[in-house]
Amino acid sequence: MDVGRMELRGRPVLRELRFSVAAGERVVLLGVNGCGKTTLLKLMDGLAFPQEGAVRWRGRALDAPALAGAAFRRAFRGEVALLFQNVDAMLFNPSVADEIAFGPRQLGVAEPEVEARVARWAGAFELTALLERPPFELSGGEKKRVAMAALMAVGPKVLLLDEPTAGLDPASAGRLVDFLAGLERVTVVTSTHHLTLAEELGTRAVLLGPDRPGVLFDGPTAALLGDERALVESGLAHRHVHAHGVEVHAHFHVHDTE
Ligand SMILES: Nc1ncnc2c1ncn2[C@@H]1O[C@H](COP(=O)(O)OP(=O)(O)OP(=O)(O)O)[C@@H](O)[C@H]1O
Repeated sequence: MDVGRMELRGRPVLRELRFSVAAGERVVLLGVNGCGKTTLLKLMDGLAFPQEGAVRWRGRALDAPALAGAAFRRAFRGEVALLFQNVDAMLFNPSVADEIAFGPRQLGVAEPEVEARVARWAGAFELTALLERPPFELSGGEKKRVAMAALMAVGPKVLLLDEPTAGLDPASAGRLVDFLAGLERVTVVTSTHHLTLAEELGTRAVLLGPDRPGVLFDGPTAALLGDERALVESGLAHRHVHAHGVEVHAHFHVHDTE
């Protein structure tokens, strides 16, 4: 993507942002609240478009005219799936089973195969006992698992995950991280502001700054975690200064709370 300028309601959100993701990469997208992670994932999912610049998918412009074409839209939506930060925005079917079946049905998958996918992904995300329940009455963590199962049922090659572990208990977050780590031949771009999960979520880290344009860091996640300057500049870590009597010392501190 090559985004010169992205505004929402006249407010600049992203500027001078250039990077690309290769097939099979695991990228963790990091930055403080409001730095533009969600907006970036929406750009990559063709749900928003920059005022200046372009987003490309397989070398083709991902813009409104391209997505208006049925063949392109079908190919793109069949390959690229976005997990919304607020999963309530994704769940609208009367039952969990219908929710998981929705994507494959939209893509014209035959009914016996739809049913097989529902069973497979309900099993993978421990939803089998919940298949007849309406999604809106589930817990936050259960809803997130339903949304993940619904995405996986489409058989995406690219997963865009917006804070997938937010609101999950530690065991559920761990199971999701393990699930993602076990996926083969899937490109995964995951946003988080949890540095403790960054290395598990992506071997490559892309760090957005709080208000300066461009990418503050793009490289191996392990290298970012050792780059105190970039972490402090991004706002994901800061220096505490303490006075103990006459002695003053500063130490590096990573923010990692929900
Ligand atoms: N629909 C909108 N209209 C106007 N401004 C918006 C809109 N959506 C987002 N913004 C603004 O764009 C900026 C980036 O928002 P975005 O949701 O992409 O950040 P984020 O990095 O995902 O934050 P968080 O970690 O809090 O989820 C914020 O300042 C936000 O207020």
